[in-house]
Amino acid sequence: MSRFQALNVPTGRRDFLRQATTLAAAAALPGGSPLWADAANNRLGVACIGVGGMGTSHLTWLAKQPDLRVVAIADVDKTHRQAAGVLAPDAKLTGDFRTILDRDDVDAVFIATPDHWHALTTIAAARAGKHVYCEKPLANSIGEGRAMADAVRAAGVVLQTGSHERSNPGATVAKRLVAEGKLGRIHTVRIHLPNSDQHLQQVENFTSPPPDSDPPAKLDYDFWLGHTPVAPYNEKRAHFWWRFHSRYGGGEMTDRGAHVIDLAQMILDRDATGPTRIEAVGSRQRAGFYDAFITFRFENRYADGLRMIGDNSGPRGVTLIGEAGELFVAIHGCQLTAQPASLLAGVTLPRVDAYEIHRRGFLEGVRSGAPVAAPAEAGHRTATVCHLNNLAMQVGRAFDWDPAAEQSSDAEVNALLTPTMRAPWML
Ligand SMILES: NC(=O)C1=CN([C@@H]2O[C@H](COP(=O)(O)OP(=O)(O)OC[C@H]3O[C@@H](n4cnc5c(N)ncnc54)[C@H](OP(=O)(O)O)[C@@H]3O)[C@@H](O)[C@H]2O)C=CC1
Ligand SMILES: O=C1CO[C@H](CO)[C@@H](O)[C@@H]1O
Repeated sequence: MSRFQALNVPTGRRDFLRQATTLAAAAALPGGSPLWADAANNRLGVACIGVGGMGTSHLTWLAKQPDLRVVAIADVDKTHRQAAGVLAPDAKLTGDFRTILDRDDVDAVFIATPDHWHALTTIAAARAGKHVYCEKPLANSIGEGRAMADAVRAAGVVLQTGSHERSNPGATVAKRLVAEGKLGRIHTVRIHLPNSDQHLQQVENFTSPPPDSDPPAKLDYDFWLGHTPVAPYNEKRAHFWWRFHSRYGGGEMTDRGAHVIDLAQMILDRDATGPTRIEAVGSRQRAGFYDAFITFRFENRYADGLRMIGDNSGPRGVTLIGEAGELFVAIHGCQLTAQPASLLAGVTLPRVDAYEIHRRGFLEGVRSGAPVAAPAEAGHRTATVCHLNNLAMQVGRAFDWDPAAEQSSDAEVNALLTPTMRAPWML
């Protein structure tokens, strides 16, 4: 069976699953009876797709939760699959995520593949009626993000983007202070994405890549490449380092931009929209092996005049600058600093595990239909800002952007919004 065929769940089953999903949300209301697979034991059936670094973190947590069962795990890398199987011994292990989506005991999937796989896995899962927790950045391109948000809406499933910083109390407090007008009118937001971390320094100062080689026998490398062009295997192209190759990720702009820009979008109520003017300049790594932008400076303007200015200065986080004060929200953890400090009088932030709150928020959304912190549209809009800045650097000029039509004034940019996919994969 071709991969394309397998991605299309027959319409009849899709309709049934969509109805079932909608009913599940309704039936989970007080007095109703839920419709998830293991309803008798009140346990959700969960599957993990991609169990490398972040996927293992999700799985470790999921495997300890009494109200769910990890029933399946998909990873193209047998080494990772096997290690994951130790954490969830009852889970069925597979190299092909599509076989998970056929299973009736899977209610929800946690996707933590490299970014170039987020769209195809999410869309296939949504069409199969599965709820989706998908890691940030939601999509690896603007076109993929739009297709994901549309597929999730059409299927009536819940999607939580893995922008867990939103689930920190500091983010909620920042949003409240802004909404109450404590900072006055916010005219500027500064995005700080320093490149001082060890892995970023390694990328920046890389001189000679290891030679290409045959892929390890335990890795289905063609599946790993998925819809992207055929490229020789190199250990610094896959396994974590993919985020600095533009076919698979977007560099720090999308990697941690998807946290910091996300906080700005959330706090300033931009979850359904984006900037209208994009300017960005940057430089790539000297040796040329990694093609993501390493240093950058950008300025985005929103329709109401708000300026979002970003660069590699630290510490990592977002500064909201208003006529009556400034508020800095640091990631990771959303600690707050204000000028004047009195803006934070009476504010105490509890220590929390934001990952846990974010995952729980998703599971609650599945069970009760309650809104999640980072729904598909919000995840897509944040990723869009990141991608627009990368695109401005790529084409080497500023352009206008229409956030409603999701089109640019620049024809070259429009041509780059969605990647051409290698057959048989397609959106
Ligand atoms: N919210 C957060 O704080 C964090 C989020 N992330 C996000 O999580 C995602 C994963 O990142 P990270 O864990 O660092 O990456 P890794 O490369 O460590 O893990 C990705 C895993 O997915 C596997 N994989 C690749 N393609 C497929 C496929 N089609 N189906 C199933 N498995 C596949 C990889 O195999 P192989 O190992 O052979 O490449 C690997 O096991 C990214 O989107 C990243 O942005 C990451 C870190 C923290
Ligand atoms: O927050 C995070 C920690 O660092 C990782 C590697 O850059 C990111 O992918 C992740 O989002």
